[in-house]
Amino acid sequence: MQQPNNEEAAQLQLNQVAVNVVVGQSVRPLLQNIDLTVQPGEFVTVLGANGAGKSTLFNAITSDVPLAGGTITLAGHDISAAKRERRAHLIARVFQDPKMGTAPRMTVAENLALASRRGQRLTLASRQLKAQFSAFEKLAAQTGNGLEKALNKPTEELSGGQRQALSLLMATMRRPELLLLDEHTAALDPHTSEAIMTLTQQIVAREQLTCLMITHQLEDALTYGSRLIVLQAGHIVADYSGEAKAQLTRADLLQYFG
Ligand SMILES: Nc1ncnc2c1ncn2[C@@H]1O[C@H](COP(=O)(O)OP(=O)(O)OP(=O)(O)O)[C@@H](O)[C@H]1O
Repeated sequence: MQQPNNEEAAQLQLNQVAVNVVVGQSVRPLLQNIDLTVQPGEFVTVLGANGAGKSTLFNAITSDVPLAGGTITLAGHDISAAKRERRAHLIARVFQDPKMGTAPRMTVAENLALASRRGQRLTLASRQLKAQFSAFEKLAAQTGNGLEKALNKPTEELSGGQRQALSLLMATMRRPELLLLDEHTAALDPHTSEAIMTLTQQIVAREQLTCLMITHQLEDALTYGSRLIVLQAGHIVADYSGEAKAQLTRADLLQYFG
């Protein structure tokens, strides 16, 4: 029987990806020889000390920094040389800062309406907004933090937790080929952070999303996701999945933060 081709089935494939930065007269490598194959529906937590290259890895995938070498394929498309807008169509990213994901002066409903039309002509006809309102109420109710009662509020009036929940809903309401979570709970208190992680887990599982999540919370890295990778000085130095990830402990992970 023919074996399935791992690379063909992959949702995300990084092949020998390199990113450099020019500092004065010298070229400094930020990412080196990154090979990473992520299958559809895999939820990968990304760990590493400050400056290890985690955000640069995300920036390389989203085309926010140019590649010095290598290729990136997403859902069968070679996106190595794709324009940023093209990648934005395929990839959703939630940042650490709750202010980054939403338009502050626009209401929650208006933000959701725009996200529902990502990649299409952006219009905000009040007729359309009304038609979507009850769907937005239902969507927002799943956050468990009262967002559904704030649909007519500008997002700048929301709490950090509500705003981050909204960012997550907006990032996923049109199913992305890849969801990037960039320390998306780091600015929240422990209770709110846990609630956002529970919501994240529910959405990723329900929509069977392929997801990479940067975190500094070892507990979250152990609890969530089906796979865990560790970056050190621009290299992937560890990759655990299945039983190996299930067996990991805090102490195992701490060794990477010497
Ligand atoms: N535009 C740039 N110019 C110079 N150095 C940069 C640039 N962008 C990133 N770096 C450096 O590259 C290294 C990796 O940065 P990166 O932000 O990817 O790390 P990180 O693992 O996400 O760190 P943190 O956990 O602190 O967010 C760091 O040493 C950083 O200072």
